Amino acid sequence: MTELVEFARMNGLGNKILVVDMRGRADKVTPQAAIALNADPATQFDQIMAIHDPKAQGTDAWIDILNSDGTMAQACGNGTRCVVQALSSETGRKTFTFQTVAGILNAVEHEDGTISVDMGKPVFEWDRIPLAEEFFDTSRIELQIGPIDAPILHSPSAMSMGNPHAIFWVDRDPMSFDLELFGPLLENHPMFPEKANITLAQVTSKSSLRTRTWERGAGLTLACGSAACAAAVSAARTGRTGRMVTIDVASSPIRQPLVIEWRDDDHVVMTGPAEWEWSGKVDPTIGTFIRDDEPEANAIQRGEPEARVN
Ligand SMILES: N[C@@H](CCC[C@H](N)C(=O)O)C(=O)O
Repeated sequence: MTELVEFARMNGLGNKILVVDMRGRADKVTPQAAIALNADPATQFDQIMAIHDPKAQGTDAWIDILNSDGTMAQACGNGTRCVVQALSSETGRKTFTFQTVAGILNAVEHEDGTISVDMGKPVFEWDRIPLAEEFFDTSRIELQIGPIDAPILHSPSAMSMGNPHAIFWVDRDPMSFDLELFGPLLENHPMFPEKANITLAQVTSKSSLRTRTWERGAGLTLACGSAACAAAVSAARTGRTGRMVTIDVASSPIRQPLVIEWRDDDHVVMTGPAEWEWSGKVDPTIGTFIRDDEPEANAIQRGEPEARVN
């Protein structure tokens, strides 16, 4: 039986995150465990942030990111804030440097509890987003859905924030669109060979946007941090806003904006909250778990005799 590891159920502006502590061991959270955890309403999540021992000097941890369908993601802004809060509570430290498949991320927890993550530099080249077709200008690509002469969504801005994003500009509340219907079609559109996160963004002023996202590998989520960064950068890139914006994430139950700054050095810094909900222990191979605040009997009732702490 695999030894159980500590995990925390957290959220970043409502984005459902499981932070799993894989430090000190060589194995990984498996796609099978992710799918099993997502199937249980108590642990249903958008991303798992698996904290591993650091691989590079000067970094505090390597982080693997899994979507709820078991696939890997290269970036997760809301989840990164959750990792910072978890490690800050554990160590008392306020600044961290992480490594992911997409590169190095620096992060800091502020006095007021909000957390800033330097999400790195945006990528605009069509073959690095990646797109299936060559576009000289990816700030407005040819893609539409709906009737050919009256498209419902069209001409998105495409970019990578480590992970692929398409931002569709809308002139009314993103909540009024049927994103459950269009999201999967666009996520899996042949234009995106590695699929894409699909965001609807409404410009509400020269310094604010309202967004809603269909996430690659996770579907309709309450919030998506890398999408907020992509929307902010795309808005500035196309002259819709300045380089510092607040993002009202329309679908989030937490009415606190994300603040995104696309700095002059090209780095994108996202600031927002993270919230701990409960903790437990999980088998990273098959996904059985026990909450710290429940008797072991409950886990066994769920049919999880393996849910024993070694
Ligand atoms: N919720 C995340 C983004 C998660 C990754 C995405 N689904 C992908 O596959 O790229 C965030 O807060 O950035």
